[in-house]
Formats: sequence, C-alpha cells, structure tokens
Amino acid sequence: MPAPVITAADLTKKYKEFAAVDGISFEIAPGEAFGFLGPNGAGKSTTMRMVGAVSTRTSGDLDILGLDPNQNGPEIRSQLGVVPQQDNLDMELRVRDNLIVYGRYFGMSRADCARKADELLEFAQLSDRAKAKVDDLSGGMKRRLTIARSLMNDPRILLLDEPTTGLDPQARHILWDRLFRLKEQGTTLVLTTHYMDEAEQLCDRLVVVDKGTIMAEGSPAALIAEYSTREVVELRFGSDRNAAVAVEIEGVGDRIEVLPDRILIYSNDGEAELAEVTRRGLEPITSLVRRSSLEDVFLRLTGRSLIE
Ligand SMILES: Nc1ncnc2c1ncn2[C@@H]1O[C@H](COP(=O)(O)OP(=O)(O)OP(=O)(O)O)[C@@H](O)[C@H]1O
Repeated sequence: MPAPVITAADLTKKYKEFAAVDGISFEIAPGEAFGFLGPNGAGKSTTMRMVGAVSTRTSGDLDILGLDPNQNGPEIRSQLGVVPQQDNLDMELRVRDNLIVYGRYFGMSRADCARKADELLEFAQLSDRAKAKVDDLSGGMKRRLTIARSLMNDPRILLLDEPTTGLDPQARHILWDRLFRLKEQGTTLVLTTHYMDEAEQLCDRLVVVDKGTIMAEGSPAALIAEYSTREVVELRFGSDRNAAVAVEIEGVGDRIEVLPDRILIYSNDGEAELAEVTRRGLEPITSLVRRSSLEDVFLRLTGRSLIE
C-alpha cells in the first residue's frame, strides 16, 4: 500500500461549543477518488477547508502530503487545487486571463502560464471561449473554468466542494467526464457531494457523513451490499394513505421504510414483493422496482432521506 496523501485522526472543528466536525478519521491514498457524502450542514465544507489548509482544526491530527497544515499552510496549498462550492472567478477578466493571473500568483513565468492556460482551456472544452467574458459563460462552463484554474499549478490533490450543485444533467455529465480524465491521469480527487449518483459515479471510496461524524466508509458497491438489499420497491399511494398501507404490508420484504411521499420495501427480489403487495389487494398509484443506491444506505444509517 502506498503511503496515504491525506490522513486525519480524530479531526475536530468547533465553532464555540458546536462541533461542526466531530472527531472524524480517514485516509486517502494517492490517485484515489475519495468522497464525503452527506446532507447540507453535515460538516463537509468545514472538513474541506481544513484539508485545504485555510482553516485550522480545533483538535486531532491532520497530515497532508507529509505536512501539518497548522505549520506548513503555504507549502501544502501550493500542491493543492481547490474548487470551492461557489465559483469565485474574476469577473473583470476574460476567460483565459483568469487562468494566466492565477498561474502568475503561483509564481509561474508568463510563457509557462500561456502554455498551461491553452492546454487547460482545451481540457475544459473552453478553447473557443478563451476571450469571452466570464459573465457570458453558462453555469457548467464557469464550473469547468474554475476546475481548469485549479489545475494551473499541477496539483497533486484536487479538492472539489460540491462540484456539480446547481448544474443541469447535461452539464453535470460533461463535468464528470472531465473529472474521470483527471482520475485516469493519476490526480487524487477529494470531493464532497450530497448527490448519491455523483458519489456512485466518481468515488472509489467514500465516507457517509452526518452531523459532523462518519457513519460508514467503503466503496459505493460495498456500502450498498452492507447496508441495503439488492433491490427496492418504491410505492406511492398518496401520503394520506401511507400509514394505513404500512400496516397492511407488514412482513413484506426484508424491511419497510415509510417516507412522507413513498413507501420503500427492501428485498433481494423486488418483483416478488410487488406481486405480494398486489396479492394483498393494494393498488399503488405508481410502483417501481429499482436497484439499491447510496440513498438507501443513507436512509438506513440515519433514518432520514438524503434528498431534502
Ligand atoms: N463559521 C462558522 N461559524 C459557526 N458555525 C458554522 C460556521 N461554518 C459552518 N458552521 C456550521 O457547521 C455545520 C457544518 O457546516 P458545513 O458548511 O461544513 O456543512 P456542509 O456539509 O458543507 O453543508 P453545505 O453543503 O450546506 O455547505 C453547519 O451546522 C454550519 O451551520
């Protein structure tokens, strides 16, 4: 096993008495795509700020590339690429100039900046927008430009806080494709997300976080195998009937979850459970048998849905 690029042990961040991050431990291997999956307020951004060496920890240990961010912030930051939750591009500058100015900030020569900017515009599929105003870019393009900018200093680790929040499905897929390429090239990706599909698509390994603590850790497939069944039956009866229906389907499947808008039956054979529901004389408005996802893992671990 190669040495981890990031190691956190009992990492804690408190704001006054409130622990936004409450004693989490994890290791991230070089070249890995590692995710923090959790709802808003789980402590993901707070963790990312500590890993990005821009916020100090209250207690615990944190090692990034063999260095302590409390002691070696600038040295660590020079080896990281950071994509914050909100794009913070320079609106005054044109697209390509955003990259050049950022490179200069890292002490790169003008020639190196120009070469690297062109290479990254190509990578981000923005070459034809090089001279455009940032304001004229779509949300997905701005996100890709922010990623391109974060790569100017050839970072060993790329930190992405909610990389596709607010983007439409097509823009998300283009972005995922770019992130796959970075992963193929060996960049370590550390990302936060509250989208289970994003975590399933991108992460080799992830931790499920809630209220500042880690609830579970593993690959998406391993987490689903450990905390859910192979299939799930989703039934909608209309919310006013959910409680009554829940009584009538008692004992069907391995486990039943009654949510405000749906009833979920967990089972390795969804079709058989759906047939049993029908046999009991129940007629859902809609029914669907699907594969288990990380959403089901989160529900099992916290009793709450990840989708608010
Ligand atoms: N500077 C601060 N002062 C006080 N409380 C804070 C501060 N920053 C974050 N918090 C609180 O810490 C908790 C975790 O916030 P954090 O932003 O890390 O969550 P998150 O998982 O990234 O969620 P989001 O996706 O909404 O950013 C929240 O309850 C938040 O209100």
